[in-house]
Amino acid sequence: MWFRRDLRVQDNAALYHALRSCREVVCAFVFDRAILDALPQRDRRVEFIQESVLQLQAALRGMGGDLVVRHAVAEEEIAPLARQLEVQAVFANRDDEPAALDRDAQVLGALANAGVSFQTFKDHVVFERDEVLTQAGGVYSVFTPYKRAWMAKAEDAFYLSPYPVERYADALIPTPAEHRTEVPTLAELGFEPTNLHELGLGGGMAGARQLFDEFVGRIDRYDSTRDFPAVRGPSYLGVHLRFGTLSIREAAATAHALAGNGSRGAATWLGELIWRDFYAQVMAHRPDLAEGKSYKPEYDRIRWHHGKHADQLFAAWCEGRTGYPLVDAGMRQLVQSGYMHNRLRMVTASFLCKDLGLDWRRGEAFFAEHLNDFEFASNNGGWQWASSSGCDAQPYFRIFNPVTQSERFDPEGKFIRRYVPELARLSNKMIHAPWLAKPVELEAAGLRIGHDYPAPVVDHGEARQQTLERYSVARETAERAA
Ligand SMILES: Cc1cc2nc3c(=O)[nH]c(=O)nc-3n(C[C@H](O)[C@H](O)[C@H](O)COP(=O)(O)OP(=O)(O)OC[C@H]3O[C@@H](n4cnc5c(N)ncnc54)[C@H](O)[C@@H]3O)c2cc1C
Repeated sequence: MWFRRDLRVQDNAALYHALRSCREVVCAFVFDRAILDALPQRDRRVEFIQESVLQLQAALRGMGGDLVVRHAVAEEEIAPLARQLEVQAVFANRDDEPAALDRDAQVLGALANAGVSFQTFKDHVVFERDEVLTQAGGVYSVFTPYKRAWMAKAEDAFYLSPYPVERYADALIPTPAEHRTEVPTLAELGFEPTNLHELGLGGGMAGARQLFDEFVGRIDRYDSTRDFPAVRGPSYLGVHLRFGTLSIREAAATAHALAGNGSRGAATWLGELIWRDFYAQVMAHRPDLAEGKSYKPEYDRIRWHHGKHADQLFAAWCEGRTGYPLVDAGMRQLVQSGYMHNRLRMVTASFLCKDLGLDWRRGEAFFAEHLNDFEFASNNGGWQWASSSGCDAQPYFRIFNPVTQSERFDPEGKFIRRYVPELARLSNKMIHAPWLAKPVELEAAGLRIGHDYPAPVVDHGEARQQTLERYSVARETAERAA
């Protein structure tokens, strides 16, 4: 059993199938150099994974098994390891991200040459690939009918039922002595500790359980609280779903049952989990998205800002110094914690492409580098939604106003004060647009615009006009070409 983005024993599809169909099962995990070597020395995700793998190994040992842990290029490691362990088959859960599919194709070939079969299973989503199609057999590109079809299919209790791994745990065997390994420390992996623990983000199955139980206690309020970044409304479970320390089936089954009992919060949360499946199936059918293509090709004609000034605007966005407090607070939250509230992901993404006129792919890459819960499909889907180039995206003429978003979703400026402390003494009214404050108010707040906090890098009204023109030109050119 080769663990990848499924770092748990409970309700693990591939582990269940391995245990059920094989007399003896050895487990393995590879810290993949092909991924890790490109990362900066401090990366919260690596620390999260290391902690999760430690827990996984302890759990498997507690069940009579073990976990062989290697630090190598997975593509080169799995087939030789399979040969050394003299196994007949390798079991793993599917990973449909394009880079992972390439890796698995290589592994499949190498295993086949060694006479070993490679068996993969769905585990990361509730419904994958072609499981939810339109009546005509097409791929859904609009969320609402997709969700309806998803819900109808989920009526079959099988899809949300857990895999009873424990029932077959007898097949787990300890690693043969010559292959027994301990989990490398962060330092041995070439990484340094981050602020993961200060943030209170516990890794592994234990971290997932604690967070999930805490969230279920407040899930009924999810629909009314989820949009306010200063409120503990969302689940913060994205990172656990990303690395499989929480089962998506368990999350969806819990929400499905509570929604069935009338919880509006649970119904809304289930809808978000369905968005995750939706984007995953979009990605599975459009691998070209991973090459940077727009979902709607006409949007690839947009002429984004380039050059020195554009680079300066991009740096201001990344560093949270655009002069728009809610945007800056969101960007600082991302860099300081690896998390960004969903509302702010939408606001900051919209600001990048529709206020700064910068290519959404720059923002997508920045998020990919910093988000603990980075998922290619959801990140790409979110960015293409914001830039209007995606499926079921925000219409191009809908442009978030960063000030009114701030007034609406952080009315008392609580979230802004947490991440942009230089504005803390401004009144609740002025904190959303400090450049409009009277000199006397600024003085009372101890604030000099352009000195303690930047003036807005762009004027929203002007930027809005330019964006409408930029998008119309691209659309017209595409229409003429058609
Ligand atoms: C520009 C942009 C980029 C994004 N990048 C990512 C990403 O890399 N990884 C990621 O998991 N989500 C991404 N999202 C979606 C969403 O913002 C996050 O899933 C959510 O904020 C994670 O926090 P949470 O776990 O507290 O979410 P909750 O609100 O508690 O939602 C529960 C779970 O549902 C799923 N989910 C929620 N909203 C969405 C959505 N719109 N699309 C897909 N899945 C969703 C996630 O798995 C999330 O953990 C992005 C959204 C935007 C607008």
